[in-house]
Amino acid sequence: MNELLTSAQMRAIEQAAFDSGQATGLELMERAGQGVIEAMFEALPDLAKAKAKALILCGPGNNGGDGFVIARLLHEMGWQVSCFLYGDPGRLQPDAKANHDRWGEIGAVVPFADWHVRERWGGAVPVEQPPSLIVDSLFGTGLTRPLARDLDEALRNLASCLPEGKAWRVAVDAPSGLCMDSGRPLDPENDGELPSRQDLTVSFHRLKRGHMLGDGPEWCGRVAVADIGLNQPALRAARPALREQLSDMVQLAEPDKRQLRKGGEDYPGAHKYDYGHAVVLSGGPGRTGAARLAARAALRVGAGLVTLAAPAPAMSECASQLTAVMLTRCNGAPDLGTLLEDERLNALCLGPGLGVSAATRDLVLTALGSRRRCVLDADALTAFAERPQALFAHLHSGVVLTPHAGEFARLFPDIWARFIACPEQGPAISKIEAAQEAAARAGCILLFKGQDTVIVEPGGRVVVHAACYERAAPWLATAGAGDVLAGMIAGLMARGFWPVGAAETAAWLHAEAAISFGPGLIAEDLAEELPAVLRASGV
Ligand SMILES: NC(=O)C1=CN([C@@H]2O[C@H](COP(=O)(O)OP(=O)(O)OC[C@H]3O[C@@H](n4cnc5c(N)ncnc54)[C@H](OP(=O)(O)O)[C@@H]3O)[C@@H](O)[C@H]2O)[C@@H](O)CC1
Ligand SMILES: [K+]
Repeated sequence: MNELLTSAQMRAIEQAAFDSGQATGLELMERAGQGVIEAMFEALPDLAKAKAKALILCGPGNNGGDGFVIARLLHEMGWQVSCFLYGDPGRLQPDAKANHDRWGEIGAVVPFADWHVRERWGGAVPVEQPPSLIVDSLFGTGLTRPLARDLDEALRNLASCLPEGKAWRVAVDAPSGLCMDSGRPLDPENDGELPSRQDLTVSFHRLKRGHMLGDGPEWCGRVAVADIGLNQPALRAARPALREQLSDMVQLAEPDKRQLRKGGEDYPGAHKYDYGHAVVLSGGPGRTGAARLAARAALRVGAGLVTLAAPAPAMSECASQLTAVMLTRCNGAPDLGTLLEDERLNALCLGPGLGVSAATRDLVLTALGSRRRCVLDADALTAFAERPQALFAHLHSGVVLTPHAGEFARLFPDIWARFIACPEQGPAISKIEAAQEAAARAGCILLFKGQDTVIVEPGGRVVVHAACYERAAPWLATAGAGDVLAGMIAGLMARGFWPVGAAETAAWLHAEAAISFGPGLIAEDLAEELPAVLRASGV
């Protein structure tokens, strides 16, 4: 259940279910409607107390069909229900049409031309009793373009007549206007500001990428997944074509708890060198803090030994602040080369506080030449902004780049420009495609940071760590948090994690530490919170 689907993958699964006789469209639509009802009363318990009037906004596709099912089921529960249709009832697909007609036996369907939103709910004394629930079943996975101007205007009018807090808002599969593959609003006219935020969005079968990426979480409010009875493993096993379509399935990040453990069957009687020796390169005097944060995190995450390699003028500053982390002198690339003659030094971290300079470039190229597993972060990336190709030519599969948005833009300006251009049609390019293209160009693992962190192995695994919903970690937006993440990745690689696994586990632990610590968090706290997080995770 940790998968994030594209709209096309969801359609392929549904089609396979129809073709194999696992379910009919009508059955799925009924379960979808039922699933929304169950999910919303569970997630929004106050809704049951507000039992009164619901407004169901139905669209021209099957998302609208789900809306008609929800209308009927709410009516059966005693709700007063109004159904509005954006679209021509004569052009509805058979399943949506069947549910439209079933609802028609119960109540009216108000066509879009007769919505007159302001007249109904906007006056000082509304003509109609305002609803306590608004269900958005206009568009779901079939959205391909921005909402038409007249519909967009009607929805904005509705949002101003019934602002947040006046009525519960529940979206079926997606807030209409949001691209489900990217989490980006298809809304160039309004700079990506959709007409309204939802209190809850109910997805079917699995989450879609757009629920977790980009602005998706902001517009979805909360998410729930309704089981509509699709047996994906059985469908996948029986249908090679589906297997092919699902082969690039994106997963939500999970920590590798087995490998995080020390001792036990996997490492009986282990020595500290069995857990590797990470080296973190430090900047000069007054600029050592970032590297010290990274080094401490590498040690806390379980590297057997961690050495901070600092230039001579910064040695006393570092020595006065380090205990378990060791210290060695490194005045530049030749010193690093000498240091790396010791084969036991098996993972490196370069970038935090290193400075944007030719000396940094030389250190990076020496590190890459040693073929050690290596994290390149911050200044180690920015130092190559003028000539990214000079970096890419030396990268290898043991390297993890950890750019934030600004660093990504400097290294991959063309990909960045395409990524941020306001999308006018769907599916819009997502952070996943942007990261995949960048990783393929760079030839190494890329961890593209953000609230929606995307980790990509060229031609391989794609993992998303989304710090949203119940895993929101707003206190992670603090100076030095990125340095800690880089150190954690280096520490895990020293322990023997594959680079992509190290990035995935570190991204999860990093957010978990922030969630566990809570308000007031600063970067120093992250490493100190790791023992509690590891213990709570059963490590
Ligand atoms: N398949 C199943 O069995 C199940 C599906 N389920 C449900 O179905 C949903 C997917 O249904 P869907 O494929 O019909 O797409 P949907 O999102 O309703 O809308 C597409 C329609 O809108 C149109 N259109 C697109 N953009 C537009 C715009 N901006 N402005 C105006 N029109 C626009 C587009 O037609 P077009 O004009 O592009 O030809 C098309 O007619 C899914 O999210 C889930 O809720 C569940 O019941 C489980 C079982
Ligand atoms: K919707």
